[in-house]
Amino acid sequence: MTMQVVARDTAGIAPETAGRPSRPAGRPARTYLMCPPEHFAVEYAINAWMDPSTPIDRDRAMAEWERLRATYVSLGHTVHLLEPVEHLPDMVFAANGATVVGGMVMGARFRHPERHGEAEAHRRWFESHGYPRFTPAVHVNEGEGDHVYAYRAIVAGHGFRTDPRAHNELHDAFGLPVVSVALVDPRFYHLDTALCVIDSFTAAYYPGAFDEDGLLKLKTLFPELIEATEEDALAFGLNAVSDGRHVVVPHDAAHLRAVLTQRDYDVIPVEMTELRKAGGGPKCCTLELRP
Ligand SMILES: CN(C)C(=N)NCCC[C@H](N)C(=O)O
Repeated sequence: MTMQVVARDTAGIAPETAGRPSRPAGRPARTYLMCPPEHFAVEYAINAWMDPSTPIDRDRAMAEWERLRATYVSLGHTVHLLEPVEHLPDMVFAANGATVVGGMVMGARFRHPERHGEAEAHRRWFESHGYPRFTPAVHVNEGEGDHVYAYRAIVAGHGFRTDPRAHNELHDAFGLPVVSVALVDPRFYHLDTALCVIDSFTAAYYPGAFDEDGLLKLKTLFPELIEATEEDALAFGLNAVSDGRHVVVPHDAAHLRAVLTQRDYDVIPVEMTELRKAGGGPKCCTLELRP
């Protein structure tokens, strides 16, 4: 079988800056899928943040998650809920369960056995909610954890979780250019801990998470790149959620919040103290269902 050649560089998707408005047109109303942290726990360690001996406060996790959900609703977004499954303590990180673009879904396949069951729960949800175009994954991919939608393309991370061979599947599923970038720092094991698309020509990123090749690709793809500090990145500041106008950002990412505010975005700080103990932030809890 011939391997499909995927757009692994940014040729042909260079930024279109000529004649752009001062702020790209917003597409504020979004639809998200979230899963309440009913069974949330840190029972195993599959990333550098997790330590099963650290106590977690599940009530606080639920309250923080609920505030995040209510924030989206107050901004006019729609939030659908995925039923949590017992013994899947990381299921609250709904963004890892699929990738959805143009009403089409690419399923996830998790690297670690502890999370394998989540892929099937997501598949069932899409099957029963009117998404007939579902592509099951062949190689490991952890959904939007490693697939960052960037309007003209999808930036796809590899190095810790997603198998780079899955990037071909991603291209086949959506017909969009896929820009592969390697992640090099285990603290930022998913792409959405190190790169956040703010609007159609702006992204924020933490340079230390990427190799030279990846940095070059990001600089080519985004007309405006905001550099986050290591402190921002460690506070999961890049695990933010933007609708192009409002940006929901972890409170502790003070520098990033200030830069975004200066650039006139409506910055909404959120606390995610408990979910951070499992290595997650607001974006991880939020799977975008792009129509
Ligand atoms: C922003 N991040 C990292 C995510 N997209 N997902 C969080 C997954 C956390 C889970 N304990 C794990 O290690 O898989």
